Amino acid sequence: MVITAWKDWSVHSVDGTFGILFGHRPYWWVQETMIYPNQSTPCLEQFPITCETGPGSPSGHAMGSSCVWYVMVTAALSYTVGQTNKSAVTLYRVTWSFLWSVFWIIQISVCISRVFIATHFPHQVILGVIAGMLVAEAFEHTPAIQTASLRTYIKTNLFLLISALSFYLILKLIDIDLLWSVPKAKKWCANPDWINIDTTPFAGLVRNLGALFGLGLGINSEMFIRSCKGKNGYKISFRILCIAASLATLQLYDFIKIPTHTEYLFYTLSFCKSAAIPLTVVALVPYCIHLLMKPTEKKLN
Ligand SMILES: O=P(O)(O)OC[C@H]1O[C@@H](O)[C@H](O)[C@@H](O)[C@@H]1O
Repeated sequence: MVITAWKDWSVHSVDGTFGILFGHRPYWWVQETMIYPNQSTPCLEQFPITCETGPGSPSGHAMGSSCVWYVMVTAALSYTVGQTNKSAVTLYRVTWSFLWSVFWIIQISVCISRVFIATHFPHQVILGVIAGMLVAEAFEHTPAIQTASLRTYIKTNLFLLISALSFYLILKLIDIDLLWSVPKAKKWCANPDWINIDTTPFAGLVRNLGALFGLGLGINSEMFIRSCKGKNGYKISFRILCIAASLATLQLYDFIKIPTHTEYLFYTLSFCKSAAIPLTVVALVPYCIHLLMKPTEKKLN
């Protein structure tokens, strides 16, 4: 049904469904467009995760998924590259095909699910995947992220916050509301309980600022320097333990539910939670593993 609505959109609409920050979502677009005469509006089923409140183009989920998986796949492949003997070349080809197949299966699944629940038109998820890969590619070639000082991280955070707020206010002055999509979502969502403050553009901004700040704090912390930058940082066993412990610890964050009744409290706690996640993965977990490995090393000596 979304595909049918999409075809109708592509034939009739020039109203910005495509535009970044202004893309409509199918679940409200079908209700508001004038192209369906007398009760012929397609009936799009909604689900608890349909009622996203931000603009639909490009898809944030598709972008996040392709970005993260792109980084993981290219990082894994870089381990096998550079060897020239025949069996290493064959191993590289097999690994390459396997990892990229997994990558595309995951991206296609994400895209189909976003379209199926009527949050996106197909072109919006395709744009999301492409945008995510471009972001990953750009940041992979920016090694300064791993070495920047906390001061640089804080400055970047302030710059992003001020520029986003200024952009919002300037557009507001000329009568363009960047939060135009929130009332539409509230109006057309089948169940008011499915509207989540988590999905608003400001919530996304606060989460990203928190994550950036937490990362800056993490890589500039004594805990990170002593664990990851020390001797242990090069050991495979240390890395595997860090990955396993981080994955386990991150599950605990899912249990922390942020109260949504007061907006300022929600944004503040959301910032803290987002900062705590990279801080845990980059500094706290490696440092604990480092401390645990120390006594074992002493015994062996
Ligand atoms: O555009 P989509 O796929 O519906 O995803 C929206 C989500 O995109 C994420 O990137 C944002 O962090 C979330 O706040 C937002 O809810």
